[in-house]
Amino acid sequence: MSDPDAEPDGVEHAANPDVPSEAVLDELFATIESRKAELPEGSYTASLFTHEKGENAVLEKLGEESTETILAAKDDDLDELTYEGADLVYHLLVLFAMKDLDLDDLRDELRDRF
Ligand SMILES: N=c1c2ncn([C@@H]3O[C@H](COP(=O)(O)OP(=O)(O)OP(=O)(O)O)[C@@H](O)[C@H]3O)c2ncn1[C@@H]1O[C@H](COP(=O)(O)O)[C@@H](O)[C@H]1O
Repeated sequence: MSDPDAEPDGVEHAANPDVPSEAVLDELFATIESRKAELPEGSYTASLFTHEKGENAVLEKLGEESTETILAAKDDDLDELTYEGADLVYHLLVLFAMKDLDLDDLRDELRDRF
């Protein structure tokens, strides 16, 4: 999604060919931050920020997606591994936004390990 302020449809999200691959994570994180600020109706991301379980909602999803990622790897199902890995990264970024961390924190930590 190129416009973080675009109305969520809550169901489908068309792929946006205007976003270069190297900008995908930044674009996704900007969308997550926008959902956190605006809390629009119909947004799955917004629902994680307002969930009655609090942060446990996204923590539970991270647990589920981690398990699904591991099972896909054990099955050598590369399409499923890619799909579940994307779910895992998305929920990790929601957790980062929830904790007021951002992609630069992640990049800095990874770069410090070079
Ligand atoms: N990248 C994602 C993304 N990845 C996963 N999900 C949601 O995370 C949930 C995962 O739950 P489940 O694992 O139960 O669902 P599932 O993957 O269908 O089922 P499984 O086979 O994995 O069990 C689903 O509701 C997915 O829609 C995401 N929801 C949103 N985004 C991004 O966030 C943007 C804003 O979305 P909204 O907040 O909904 O407007 C979207 O345009 C996307 O770019």
